Amino acid sequence: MGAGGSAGARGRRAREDALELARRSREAYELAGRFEAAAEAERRVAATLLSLTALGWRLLVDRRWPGSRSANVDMITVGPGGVFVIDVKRWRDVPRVDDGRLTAGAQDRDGEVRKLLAMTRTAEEQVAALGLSPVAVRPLMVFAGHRLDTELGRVRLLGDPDAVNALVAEPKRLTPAMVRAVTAHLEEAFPAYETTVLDERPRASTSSDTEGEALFAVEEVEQAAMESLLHAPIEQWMTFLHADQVALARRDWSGPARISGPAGTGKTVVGLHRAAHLAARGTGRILYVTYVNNLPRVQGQLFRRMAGTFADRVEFTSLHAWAQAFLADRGVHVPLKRDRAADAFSRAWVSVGRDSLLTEIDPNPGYWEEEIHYVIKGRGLSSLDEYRSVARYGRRTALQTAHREAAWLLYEEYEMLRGERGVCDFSDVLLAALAELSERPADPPYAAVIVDEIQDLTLTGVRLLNALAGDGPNGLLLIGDGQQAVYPGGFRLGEAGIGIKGRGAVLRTNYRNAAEILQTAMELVSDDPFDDLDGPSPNGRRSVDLTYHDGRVLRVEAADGADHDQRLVEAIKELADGPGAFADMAVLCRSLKEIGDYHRLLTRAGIPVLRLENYDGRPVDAVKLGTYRRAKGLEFKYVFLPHHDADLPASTKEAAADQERAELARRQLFVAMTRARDLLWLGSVTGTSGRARREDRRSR
Ligand SMILES: Nc1ncnc2c1ncn2[C@@H]1O[C@H](COP(=O)(O)OP(=O)(O)OP(=O)(O)O)[C@@H](O)[C@H]1O
Repeated sequence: MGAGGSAGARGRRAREDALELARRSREAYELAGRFEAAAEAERRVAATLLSLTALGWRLLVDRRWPGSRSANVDMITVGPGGVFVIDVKRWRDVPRVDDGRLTAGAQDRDGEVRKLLAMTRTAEEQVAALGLSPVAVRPLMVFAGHRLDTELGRVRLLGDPDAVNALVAEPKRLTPAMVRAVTAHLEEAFPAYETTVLDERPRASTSSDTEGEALFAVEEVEQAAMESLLHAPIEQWMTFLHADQVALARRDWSGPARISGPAGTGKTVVGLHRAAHLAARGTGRILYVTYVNNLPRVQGQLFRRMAGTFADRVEFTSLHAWAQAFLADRGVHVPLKRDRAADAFSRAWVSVGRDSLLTEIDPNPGYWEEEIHYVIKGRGLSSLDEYRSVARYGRRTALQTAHREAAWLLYEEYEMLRGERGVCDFSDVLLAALAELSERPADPPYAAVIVDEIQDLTLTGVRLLNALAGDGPNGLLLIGDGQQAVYPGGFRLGEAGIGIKGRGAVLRTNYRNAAEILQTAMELVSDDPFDDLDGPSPNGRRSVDLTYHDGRVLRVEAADGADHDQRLVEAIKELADGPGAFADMAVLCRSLKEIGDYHRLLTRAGIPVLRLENYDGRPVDAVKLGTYRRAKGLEFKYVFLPHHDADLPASTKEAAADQERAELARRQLFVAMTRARDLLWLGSVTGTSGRARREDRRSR
């Protein structure tokens, strides 16, 4: 249930708010009259905004603009909906927004927009020290005597009768304590003029020339109050960040930059705020890219709630979806057919792989398919000579020259069979997009490219994004964590021609996981080395600060599969203690086959299920179900991992390829575990059937 309770209660509350505002508006009008030199227009606007004090808003009037000798800021209002820097306009001509320009009576008024934006930036800088993100600070022009509600970039343009409705309708961002703290800070930063005395204590109302004339329509305000109550509450991180996070989101970088840090340390949060900051500063488009397909939908949804004003300026997409759309736009036909490409690989394996020396290293064709996609094509290698000497970052199994030659033969066979079928794989899409982009740059270019989960990209993918963003100031931001790599790629940024010297930042405070959950997850990978774009890390032990909150790890050791599944269903039902309770749960599995099994199991048990591929971040009262890989970047209050240990090897004395596979399996499990905020349910089968199942898996 959203803020505000039932529909009836919300309606009552909206009505009460509207009536209280109307009552206050009379007093406010009197009060605003004492504002020196108050022209009627300013008085009405001040009165309108002052009445909002009834709903927890504060108003600063006629303040000095720090850094300027004589300029003033008409008003700043701070309330549950955020901070608004206000310029009041008394224009006879009707203000118009046409083609991104503000005009009145055929006169260009863009200079005034620029000035208001500059004042807003000053306010942003001031409150950044408190951790308030720029997304909560907005420029607002109020036009006395006109009716208007529109936007010009990030500037909101409102007629004075529309101002109250618009502010009341804003989703709730700041608590009363935050409103007090931010107001106190701004009062100091934007000092009052000596001559301005505005006592905010309401006085008993006296007769006035506006007797009987309402400053706004009660019904409209009631409607606006209702709108605000219907918005999903704005989460704290969408408005307030740690001061280090705000600094990163606002930093000026002279070239490509990188943000890293262990799981749950707010990397994506900074990336989203950075996108909003860049959108506020410029007019160009911003591309926010990840590797996983459904994550862009979730991130786009979060961004719309956080900084809706810029939603149409930031494109959220997966790398492959972007590359396919780009090629289609350029008229380049790349027939992506995964199944037919996979079939070509199977045949290539049968003809030149399965009886070759590759099986000495790993008899599993999957290993070699990955070698082709992540190493050979993933790095855009074009000759055996290159492949002979290339460093295979991210792959721990050493290959002798003879093995490399055999792998290259397999690659050539695969390419021939794929070509015969006239189909392409994912790597071809990226290679074609890179070639196309090298011929002709993107038009219009992106002002900035932000890449999340960079550790999962191949070198070709990163080269593509670098070509798209260029190496100009604030152009390319790479966000990621090598410890969470769930694909066997690997590269150094230098290989992609990207230099980030002096432009790297590491986040260290985990905001997501309860301590016990994070500890359990960290223990799993603490001995595993990992590769982190600018160099290897000898083990997985990392220093992380915790923001302690309650939570637990629940280990369930079942006698057999049926017992295990029954206990899973019971645990889910036990936690589902009210409407909407399923929305915060996720069951994450190791394979698509397991997903099918658990979909059936949960549905039969009467538990609503939503597959992660259909999830866009909006609350749905259903348990989310997906693979570990699909859960990347997401988080849930309760996470259930059935048969979580079935892929983990019992012994550490394994061949190199097995060790590599085991490390990857641990990293994937680590990612799944760190999706849990409050409860991590770890299911395993310890009876003979469980062991048999594990052994069976290992022998495959
Ligand atoms: N300043 C903050 N205050 C409160 N909560 C925060 C803050 N920053 C981040 N969070 C919370 O931490 C969670 C994790 O953040 P985020 O998803 O950005 O981390 P991440 O480093 O990208 O994680 P991962 O690498 O595991 O995907 C967010 O969903 C948010 O709830």
